[in-house]
Amino acid sequence: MNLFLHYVGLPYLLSGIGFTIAVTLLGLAGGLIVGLVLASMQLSKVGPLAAIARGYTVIFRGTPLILQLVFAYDALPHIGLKLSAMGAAGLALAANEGPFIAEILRSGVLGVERGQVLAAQALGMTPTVLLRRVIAPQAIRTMVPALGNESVSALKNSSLASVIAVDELTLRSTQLASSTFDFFSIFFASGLMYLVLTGLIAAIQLFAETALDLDRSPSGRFARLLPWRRAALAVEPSAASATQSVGAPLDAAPAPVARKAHAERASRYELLQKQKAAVQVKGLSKRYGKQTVLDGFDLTVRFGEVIALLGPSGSGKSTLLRCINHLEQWDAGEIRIGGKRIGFRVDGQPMTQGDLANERASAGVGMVFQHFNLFSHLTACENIAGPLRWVHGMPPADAERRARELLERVGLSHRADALPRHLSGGQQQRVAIARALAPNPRVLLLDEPTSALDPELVGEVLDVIQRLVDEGGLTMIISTHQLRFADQVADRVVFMSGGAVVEQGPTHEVLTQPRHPLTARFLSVMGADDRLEVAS
Ligand SMILES: Nc1ncnc2c1ncn2[C@@H]1O[C@H](COP(=O)(O)OP(=O)(O)OP(=O)(O)O)[C@@H](O)[C@H]1O
Repeated sequence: MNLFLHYVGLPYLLSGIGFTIAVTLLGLAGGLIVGLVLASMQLSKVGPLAAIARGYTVIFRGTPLILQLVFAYDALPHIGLKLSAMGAAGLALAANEGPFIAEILRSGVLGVERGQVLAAQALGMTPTVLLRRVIAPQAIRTMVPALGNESVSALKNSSLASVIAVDELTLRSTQLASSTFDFFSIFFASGLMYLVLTGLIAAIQLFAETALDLDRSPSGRFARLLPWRRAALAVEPSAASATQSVGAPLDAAPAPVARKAHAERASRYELLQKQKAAVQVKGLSKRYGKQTVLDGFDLTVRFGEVIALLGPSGSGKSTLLRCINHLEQWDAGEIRIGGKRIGFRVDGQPMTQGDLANERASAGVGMVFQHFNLFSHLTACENIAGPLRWVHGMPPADAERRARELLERVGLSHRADALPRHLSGGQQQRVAIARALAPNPRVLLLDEPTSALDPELVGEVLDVIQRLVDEGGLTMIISTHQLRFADQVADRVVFMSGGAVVEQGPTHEVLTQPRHPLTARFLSVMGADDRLEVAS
């Protein structure tokens, strides 16, 4: 025991720890750089880059570290690269750690829901903003345990540097043991030192996990250093609501909106047809592999018009809406928003992703998704205020005021600081609607906004949409299976089948007296007769 305590405090061994830490840090820092490069190459859509990264991964993950160390120390001098033992150890460890860290980074990035990426793009985020504000914060949180694990593994692997004479803890223990023959006490002491070091890594990991835990209060100095954390809110809710007149909360008093008389709606329909075109889709064709999803699709939507897009599952409704917002490339045809061809430069060439994002932000098209696609690391308020700041450059206090104003409009001011996972589906969709409305879009695309909801939650979302329709002024294209709702809110029904418009016309007329057999069959399957008041 005395000998063990003697070795634990022996400066010769203790200073070996310094070399162990130095090799580990070199390996991890270098590995992080190599990993970032490899992960970016694999995530890029450039085939040769991904193939090179995969080749590197196969080689460096598939050969023992000890061989890589010997190679770095003994073989590189033959090509004129002479490194110190420490340099060679750091290089070999970095080269070896790189592929493992790349896989951790890749799994973190790929783990972020695709829907959130789509929502961020629809909000006009550039790839850089998307990476910094949506992907990185969520990926980093999920990567911490795996990175902690990798750090422990790198620390233990650093002991192999002893084979190229790096004066680290294992080499010193071996040297000491071969001169004293007191193997047990020395290796027990050095084992304890490794345990303390790995324990330290575990403590750092625990601290990072706690600091990034979204369910904890965002207060504290460390939290403030993280730009992606839920920010402590700058303006008190009462102050915000006191300074703004926001109209009646939507679900505080869900007054039923009276259905307009059919005659009145018919004259509104006529009037709308004289308005300028808000959205023009001409000859749009879109294929996924061999499947043609949109087949020469034509549609003109007038300013202020509300369109209900109906059609059987798989008829291409969601694809059409994604194309209108240029979230999807198409094969032929043209889409214009407010007369402007979005996504193409003046010379007709497609824009870069960054330019396209900026154009999306300025085109005034908002989008609401079937699965809400809220950013899961941000509160309801931040989901709305964040994009206003990052995309539209709105000052934080104004963005937050606007977010709270919109949350009040959708009846959710009391849930402003809740994370999406603490909200019901209906509440999440109402936040998503508020988020889409925040930059004051002229056109709002709603992709089956209620189909992912439990039946008892559908009403609250439809109420919000109906209120928006009643307020007027917004051009809306709503893909929906809710026939009664479509009948109440839409000026025109567009019935799609096989990627083309089969029938369109004034809503009540199409829903109650369909002319095309496909429309009639669809309406019959959907139980339209039971749900709608038959035209007199
Ligand atoms: N990313 C994709 N890759 C391959 N096929 C796709 C993709 N997205 C959609 N599709 C296919 O395109 C067709 C149309 O899909 P879309 O989601 O647009 O239809 P939809 O009318 O909105 O259906 P639903 O009412 O069920 O949502 C479907 O057959 C679907 O499988």
